[in-house]
Amino acid sequence: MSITLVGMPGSGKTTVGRQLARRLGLPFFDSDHVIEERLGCSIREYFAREGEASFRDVEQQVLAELAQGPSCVIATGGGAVLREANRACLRATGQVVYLRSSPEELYRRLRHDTTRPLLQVADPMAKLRELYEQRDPLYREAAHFQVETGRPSVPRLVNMILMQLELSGGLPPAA
Ligand SMILES: Nc1ncnc2c1ncn2[C@@H]1O[C@H](COP(=O)(O)OP(=O)(O)O)[C@@H](O)[C@H]1O
Ligand SMILES: O=C(O)C1=C[C@@H](OP(=O)(O)O)[C@@H](O)[C@H](O)C1
Ligand SMILES: [Mg+2]
Repeated sequence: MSITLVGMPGSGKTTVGRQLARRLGLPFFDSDHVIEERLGCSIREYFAREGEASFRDVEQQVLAELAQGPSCVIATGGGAVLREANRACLRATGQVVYLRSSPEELYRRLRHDTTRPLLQVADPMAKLRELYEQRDPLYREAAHFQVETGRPSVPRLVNMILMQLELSGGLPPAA
């Protein structure tokens, strides 16, 4: 039984996921970090060298491995929901939480960030809007519930998620 965070780049999956895992006393895995360790290079470098489709294959493999492993908190990459196989596998093995953020909020957080290859374009705001339109329905489909990330601090978001997990009976036995 795992808890998986999905959402747009910059929605806080890595930051919130790490603190959520600490509060639950569970191991934390960020699929992007697992991928980088496996590939021996940054995701940005891999995108540039091998392309997005190849990255998605590695991502699918890593997500399947994490979902099948012992109870943990998983922060996914923003595009994890693009493949139906990922949505199904993450939903089947635990609770999936959608961290929803507006494109404007994401832009404020990421405008100086150079590590996200899909946003290294002339107009990152337009790209965020496009990605949001495409993905918001997929995040909703993948998730058991969603949390609005606009205002709350990270500790407050963790509390909100813990409350929702308790309500849905989705807290792992170890917690
Ligand atoms: N709830 C929040 N409020 C304010 N800033 C946040 C919040 N969650 C994340 N951040 C900041 O936004 C940036 C992106 O967060 P990150 O966890 O890397 O997102 P993701 O893994 O979803 O791409 C980081 O600088 C992080 O500190
Ligand atoms: O949105 C995406 O398609 C991606 C988001 C990234 O993760 P974050 O959501 O943590 O930025 C990372 O997996 C890769 O750059 C692709
Ligand atoms: Mg992340």
